[in-house]
Amino acid sequence: MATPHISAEPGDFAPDVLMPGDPRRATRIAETVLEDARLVTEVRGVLGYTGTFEGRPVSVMASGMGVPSISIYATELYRFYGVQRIIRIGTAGGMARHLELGDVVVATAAHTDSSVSANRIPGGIHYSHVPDFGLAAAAFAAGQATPGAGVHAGPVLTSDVFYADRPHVTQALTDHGTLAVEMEAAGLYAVADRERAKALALVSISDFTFQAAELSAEEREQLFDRAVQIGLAAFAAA
Ligand SMILES: O=P(O)(O)O[C@H]1O[C@H](CO)[C@@H](O)[C@H]1O
Ligand SMILES: O=c1cc[nH]c(=O)[nH]1
Repeated sequence: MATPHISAEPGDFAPDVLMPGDPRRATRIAETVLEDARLVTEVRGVLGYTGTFEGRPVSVMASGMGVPSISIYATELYRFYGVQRIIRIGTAGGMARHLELGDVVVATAAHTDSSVSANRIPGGIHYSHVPDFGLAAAAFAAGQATPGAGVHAGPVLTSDVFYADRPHVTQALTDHGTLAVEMEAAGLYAVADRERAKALALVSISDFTFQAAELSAEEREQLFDRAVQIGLAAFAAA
């Protein structure tokens, strides 16, 4: 029973799904972290695999970029494939000045300029996009127990605009404690609420909104691997 965007059969996905943005990262996780991973969907090149990690079934599937894209894939996974928990593993631009490159942010809330939740919930409501508390707490604890860069818990901005030129918006959000900017967490959290399912976004700081900074390709992979390990530990503990 394929959906419009996923070609897998019922039972092909594990209840727990790691969701990077980039399909190549999904392949890398499947090949280097999971055991016995097999490709279960590749519609539009958005690759999904299912294997095991330390004996537990786990799937990994890309989300693409932006709230509409992750909303489609998350809805279809929760609604039609029995998926119960999705952890987004992504990158984000650091907004708070105490963050360092490679730090991991457990997104305990996601503010957004996306119209998707406003379209879902009429009446001028400013919807609160929040993760599953158990997953967030487990990820934060796992991050603190994992050697390496810092782990922070706090709000992110999920923006529809990558090339934004609005320093006053960034400043106001930073003044109100926002840690980082990315493009999917709020969409994932709203879909999880609607589908009575669980979700979390774990983002690694790859650059900053307030200064130039570069990571080598190798450093990007290493920081990304750390977030993957934290996500897998959260699945096991929560
Ligand atoms: O690294 P990923 O997970 O793709 O996340 C970030 O990178 C993309 C923008 O370059 C957006 O999808 C943003 O959320
Ligand atoms: O969405 C994103 C991701 C990384 N860095 C940014 O500035 N924005």
